Amino acid sequence: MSTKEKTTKKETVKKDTKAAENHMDGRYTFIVGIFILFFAAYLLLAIISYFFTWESDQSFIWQKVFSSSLISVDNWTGKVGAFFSNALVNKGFGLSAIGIPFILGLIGLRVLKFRPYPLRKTLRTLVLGIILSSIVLGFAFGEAKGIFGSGLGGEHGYFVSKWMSAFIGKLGTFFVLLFASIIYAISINRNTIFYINRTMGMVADLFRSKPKAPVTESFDEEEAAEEEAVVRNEEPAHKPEVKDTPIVRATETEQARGATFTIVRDEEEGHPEEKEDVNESVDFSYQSEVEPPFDIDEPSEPLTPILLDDSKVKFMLEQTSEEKEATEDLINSELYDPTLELSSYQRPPIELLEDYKSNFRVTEEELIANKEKIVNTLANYKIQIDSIKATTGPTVTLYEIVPAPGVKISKIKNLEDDIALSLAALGIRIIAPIPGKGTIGIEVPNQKPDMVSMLSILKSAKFQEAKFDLPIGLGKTISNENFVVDLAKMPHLLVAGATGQGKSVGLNAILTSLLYKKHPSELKLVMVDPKKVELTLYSKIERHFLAMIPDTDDAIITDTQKVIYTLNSLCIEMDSRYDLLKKAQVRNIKEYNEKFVSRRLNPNNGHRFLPYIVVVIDEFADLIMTAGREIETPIARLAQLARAIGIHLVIATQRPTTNIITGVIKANFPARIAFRVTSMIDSRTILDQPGANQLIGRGDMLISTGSDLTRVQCAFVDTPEVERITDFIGNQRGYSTAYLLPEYVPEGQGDAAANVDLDKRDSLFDEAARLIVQNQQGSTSLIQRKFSIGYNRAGRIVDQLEAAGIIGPFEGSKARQVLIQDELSLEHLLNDLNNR
Ligand SMILES: Nc1ncnc2c1ncn2[C@@H]1O[C@H](COP(=O)(O)OP(=O)(O)OP(=O)(O)O)[C@@H](O)[C@H]1O
Repeated sequence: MSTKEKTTKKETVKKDTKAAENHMDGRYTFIVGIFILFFAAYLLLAIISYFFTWESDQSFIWQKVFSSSLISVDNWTGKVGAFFSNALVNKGFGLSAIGIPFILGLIGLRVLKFRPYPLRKTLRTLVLGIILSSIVLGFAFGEAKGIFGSGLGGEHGYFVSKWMSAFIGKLGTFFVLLFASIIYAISINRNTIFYINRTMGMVADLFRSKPKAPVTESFDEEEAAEEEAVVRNEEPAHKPEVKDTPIVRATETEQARGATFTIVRDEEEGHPEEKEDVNESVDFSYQSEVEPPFDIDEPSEPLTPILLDDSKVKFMLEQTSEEKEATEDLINSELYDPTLELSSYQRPPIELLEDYKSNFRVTEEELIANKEKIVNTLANYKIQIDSIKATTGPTVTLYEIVPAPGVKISKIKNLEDDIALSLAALGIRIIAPIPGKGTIGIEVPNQKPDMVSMLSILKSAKFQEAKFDLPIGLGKTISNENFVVDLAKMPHLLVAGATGQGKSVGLNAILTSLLYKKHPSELKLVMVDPKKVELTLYSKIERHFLAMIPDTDDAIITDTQKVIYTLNSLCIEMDSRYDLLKKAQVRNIKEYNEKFVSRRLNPNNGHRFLPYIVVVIDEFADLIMTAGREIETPIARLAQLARAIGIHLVIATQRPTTNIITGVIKANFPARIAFRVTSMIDSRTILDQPGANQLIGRGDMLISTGSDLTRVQCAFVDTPEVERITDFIGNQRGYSTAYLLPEYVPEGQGDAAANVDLDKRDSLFDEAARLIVQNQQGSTSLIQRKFSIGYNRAGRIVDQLEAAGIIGPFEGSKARQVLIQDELSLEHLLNDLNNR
């Protein structure tokens, strides 16, 4: 056999042995892991059993137990289990010893390469918990020959608490232990502070003067009076004119006014006499979230017809049920769920928001008057209607008309101006027909609009329980439903409206929703504010939530040139995210992050957790006017492609004209919000239909999501509220810088390496070169991460590496090519450089 063949054979044998060793290594760790897990389970059973059998197993002399087969133990896990549990519970930590098997279990899982929890943090928490709770139990219930042999805290708890009491007295020990317990609880869950504050508040309340007893009696009286009224009204002698009505009720107020309309309960709806009524008169109903002006026995009943005697028009009440509010626990658990990257981060508490309580209510007089006007106007044009139903929203009431058979819809639609004139109100909108319903809608503004507070939206169960990726609470619909949508699904948003109609408040509502729901590690905001005033408040959260391009002073971008750079940088980020998705073989950011979180993607291969990026541009018109295509092109690219990789755009403009909202932009923004605009043409530009010109302003808006058009009253969030939220976030520990987007080098300016002086190399140059060659990856972020240095320094090193011929030139979204293939050649090159 030739020497060459011999060597190859030897190498093959070596390789095989190594492979076998590796294989054995894997088997070995598996066996060890399983053993630890089984032992943990055994120990857990032994300890649990000890809690029940300790008394009978107490009296043994342990040496004899093992040597004599005559002695038997009661513990379910036999002598060994009894021995261990006695050592851990009685001689050790008492009740708290139950934590020890869990520690072992965690270690076992780690050996098996499962990582259900962060090992070090959980171990620290468990060990400290065991020690502390054992002392607390020892202090409270420890006694020699007590339960478990030496009390609930075991010998450890008993003796340590005794020693402490001898040192600082019982009272001192009590306070020290209380203090330690509070610190421990806070370190586990920051909500503890909130609960402590709340408890103290409740205790303080107890000492405050008690409020006057609630006026239940008067309420009862009122109810009794109403009950009486019912009885009275049922007697034909009192109300001969409504004899035909099955059950008639009236509230005190109605009686006082001498109002004659009444409520008929649902059961009576099928009554034959009532059916006759329907034929003769127009059926009218109204839907309200506000307290109804008349008494209703079962508010959950959807429809309660009311008879108006004078006009013989039947009136029905549709009660919209109050939207469910999330329980306090839910709110808090949702709001305070810090993630590991910035584990101390606390989400802003809901209390920072103002509770705008308004007393404006739509009166029934207003509703009936409007109904009369609508019916009369239509009657003037010989349009017969079957019924009208009213639904009161915060600012607008929707009157839904069911036209009589044979009435042309277009006929009603054409009367828009006439109805508006007869109602003497601005902002009337006719929806003919209402999609999905066989009715025609007439939206009439309320005389006194109600304000929708951001607080009411954010604390609603709908928002708190929303499982959306980027939930935004925008306001309330006409039927008082909270309008919460997922920005990630929209996937971009165009906001337009004339000046002063509520755009900035709308943007603040979007941003506030996101800040309330997201952790800084999950969301980054790019803020563009050419007006320089609207978004400045958010600069306080720069190191938590903002993203910017390297070498910028201010994370809120006001300069057009910087906007162009940032948008292009976002395109680079988009391309690199697509590369990462491709490498990870996933289709979108959600799957990618799930895979990354479950540690199935290696950070050394460039993988990283991808936060959502929301780009907010407050005045888009200014940018398009000054930079035109330079702005439009990257925006269109991002809008077309960025959805899957978690970049979403929210663009606002007060000039909704076709030269600003171009066809390209429009085509890529299916979701649009229109606040009030001045002309129908503007409305068509934004929504492709009229309507926005008929809004009443102050947050009244139309939201179009492709096919649907919804009228929503925007939630109001005032500047001081935003300030409180940004202060709250800004005052917490943040990242060292804002999230850095990739560097964008405009064409023709990418020759930074040409100006590099290789005699003034960075002290980390050699190390960085070795890192790049070893990994065969020319990335600035790799250098940044490995050496924990800032982006600027890493960027300078990369320029030097390029000048030295170790890596290739900048190639946009791709990583630079590594020109040196092996470490030996690199060492030669470094030697040459050092000996120059
Ligand atoms: N949702 C709302 N509820 C109640 N009032 C509102 C609402 N939105 C806006 N307003 C009122 O309208 C005023 C103007 O709103 P905002 O500043 O948002 O308008 P804008 O469209 O951003 O104006 P500009 O384009 O000039 O900045 C607010 O100060 C507030 O009084």
